[in-house]
Amino acid sequence: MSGSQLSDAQIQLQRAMAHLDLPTDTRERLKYPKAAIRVAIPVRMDDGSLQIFQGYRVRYEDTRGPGKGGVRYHPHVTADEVESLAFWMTFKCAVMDLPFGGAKGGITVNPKALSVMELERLSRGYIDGIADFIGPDMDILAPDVYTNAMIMGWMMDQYSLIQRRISRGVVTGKPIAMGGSLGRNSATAKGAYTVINNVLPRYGYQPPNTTVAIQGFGNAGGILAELLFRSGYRVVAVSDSQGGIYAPEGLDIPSVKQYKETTRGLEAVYCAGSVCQRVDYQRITNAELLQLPVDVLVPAALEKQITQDNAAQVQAKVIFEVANGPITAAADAILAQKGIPVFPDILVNAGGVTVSYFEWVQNRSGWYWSAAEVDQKLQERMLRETNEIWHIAQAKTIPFRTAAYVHALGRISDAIKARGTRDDYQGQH
Ligand SMILES: NC(=O)C1=CN([C@@H]2O[C@H](COP(=O)(O)OP(=O)(O)OC[C@H]3O[C@@H](n4cnc5c(N)ncnc54)[C@H](O)[C@@H]3O)[C@@H](O)[C@H]2O)C=CC1
Ligand SMILES: O=C(O)CCC(=O)C(=O)O
Repeated sequence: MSGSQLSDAQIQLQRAMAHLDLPTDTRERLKYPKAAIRVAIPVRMDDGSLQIFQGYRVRYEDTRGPGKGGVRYHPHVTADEVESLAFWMTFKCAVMDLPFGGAKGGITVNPKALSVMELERLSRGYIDGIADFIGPDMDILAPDVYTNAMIMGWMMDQYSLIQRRISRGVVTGKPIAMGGSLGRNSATAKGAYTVINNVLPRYGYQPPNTTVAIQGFGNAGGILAELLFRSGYRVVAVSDSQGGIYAPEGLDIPSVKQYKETTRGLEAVYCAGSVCQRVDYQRITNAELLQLPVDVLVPAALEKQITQDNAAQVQAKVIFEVANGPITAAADAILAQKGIPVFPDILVNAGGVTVSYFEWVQNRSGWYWSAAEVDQKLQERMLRETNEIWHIAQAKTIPFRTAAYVHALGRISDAIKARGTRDDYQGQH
């Protein structure tokens, strides 16, 4: 892929714009991120040395409401990556009809190399750097790759210290004891599960006969693997950053998870109580996982996994994007030629930000919901927007990704138009 990740992402938008008669104002506003901040974060390391880390926060578009999006800690985080993630958040929030614009943040760091105390100083330092740029009515943070509830708790606490008042609504995905919502931890996976389980029967797939490969075994991919396994799907392959495991007869996902949680290693095991035994399997690379002969492929790790270099080798029958941006624009075209439907990130992984919205609402009202209430509201919204996108795709004979952007663009454009566009001023000076 040549060019930036953001310009590649914008090709997805242009494909949708071709199906809409949009005002020039809307097209122009969506070309560039609205605001971006880059901060150098000084962190006193445990050995007494000082290290400076680069942190970013980008707000792409906020006509529909405050910016919303996660914070990523990863050694490969760049300004371009954060911009494209903020771009996708803009359309994801609109797909789900949440009163938010899109934002994202990140720090270029390998968090696995830091002690817990260093991680806390880094997280608090990040908030010190971006405090004027965020807020419950301006830009609201959340977890993403290699960040979690503990880190969100530090961030909320640091922001509250700076403001000299408790400000729960500035961060979602917090620990429950600090105002987090029940159900946020599993929300991304549950939302994806709802879409997958709703869509697959439309293609004639039923759980016991359906094989699934999942790339990424973290908050999103790991919990989704378990939900699919418990519903009877045959999850035959999973992977983490070190590579994957493949067992054509199916993996016992709760055992694989238990083993990974205790040893950090990904192995095909069957556990009875605390005793785990290896079962037959093949060790595969992440690249091999993407080319397995499975019914369903779920990229749930990072961007740019399926590109023009490997898209032709994909054998899956249906793809659900749980990661943000795992398929490049060129690969999308190849998959479409092969007749492989792709259900896009801005729908499939939107359960996380949807429950983040529920958390923000609960923080602002001070009225906390039961887990069952959160799950039910999440499921209703996921099904409603999945059906809308399905119908747009059928009516216009366009791919599901394009349909999702068409759906989101309608809502964003309405908000932009409501503020007055050039057409309103025609003939007036
Ligand atoms: N956590 C959330 O609420 C949401 C996450 N997402 C997206 O889902 C994806 C995964 O995020 P989380 O599960 O939250 O992160 P996580 O930090 O919980 O897990 C990441 C997983 O990806 C694996 N991984 C890292 N590098 C890899 C590589 N090069 N190849 C294969 N696997 C690799 C890690 O080993 C780990 O299993 C990301 O694209 C994220 O933006 C999207 C919406 C919400
Ligand atoms: O929960 C949120 O606010 C956003 C999660 C996120 O970063 C994402 O959906 O990619």
